[in-house]
Amino acid sequence: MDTAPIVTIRALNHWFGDGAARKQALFDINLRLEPGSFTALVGPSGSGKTTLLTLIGCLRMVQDGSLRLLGQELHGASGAQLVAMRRRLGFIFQAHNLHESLTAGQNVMMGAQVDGGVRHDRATLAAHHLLGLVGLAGRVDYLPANLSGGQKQRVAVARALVGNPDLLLADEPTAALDRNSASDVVDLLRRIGSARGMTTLLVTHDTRILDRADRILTLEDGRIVGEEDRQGKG
Ligand SMILES: Nc1ncnc2c1ncn2[C@@H]1O[C@H](COP(=O)(O)OP(=O)(O)OP(=O)(O)O)[C@@H](O)[C@H]1O
Repeated sequence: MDTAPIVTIRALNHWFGDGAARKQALFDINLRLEPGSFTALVGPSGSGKTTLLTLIGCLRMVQDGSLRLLGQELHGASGAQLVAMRRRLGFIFQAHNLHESLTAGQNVMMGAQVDGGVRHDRATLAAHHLLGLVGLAGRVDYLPANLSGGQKQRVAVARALVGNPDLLLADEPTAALDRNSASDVVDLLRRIGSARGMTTLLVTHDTRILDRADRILTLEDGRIVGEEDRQGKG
């Protein structure tokens, strides 16, 4: 098994705005994510969590410092290279972002096709398999409007995982869920993630996720101010 870090960040800084409005959002971030690890990123509102997640997710250009993702340096990477790298990642956001006019199965297939460019029949099989894993085998043909909040978020989990990502990035994936649905989603992420050797980085305030994380990183005012290794405690 390849044991090279999935993400290695050195002396990363990031700014928003220009001229007098220019404001630094991240300061001297240094970080490694090892293969298969499950890391939670916490911190107050405005501390830079989403900025860091979107830089790692190739959704922003790296301005200063080094960010190596899956062996490739993102500082100086072209737009096309960032798009190619994004195909190797899975994303889950607080709002599930499902297409309302597509069924659960079709929504998950979007993940397979967009992320892997796989053939239609294989994408269908993969979508059905994933929906089974998240406990929605009987809901493949349902539209999102006919699913509960927890079920919709489980469809979003299936969609993020169907492309077999090397790295899963999630921004408050359980924030909109009730207690039971949130626990289900966390269990799923841990179980499927560890079965596949996937690396996971989540922004969260949810103690149910923090209890299960291998590692908790705390950001404050754009700096990493805390790092708790919880391996073996979860
Ligand atoms: N597109 C943007 N333009 C200008 N400033 C931004 C932009 N995005 C974020 N910022 C600023 O960068 C800082 C970090 O924001 P970020 O969204 O990363 O924080 P966060 O920790 O994710 O917050 P929250 O928990 O509220 O989502 C904040 O001061 C924010 O105002």
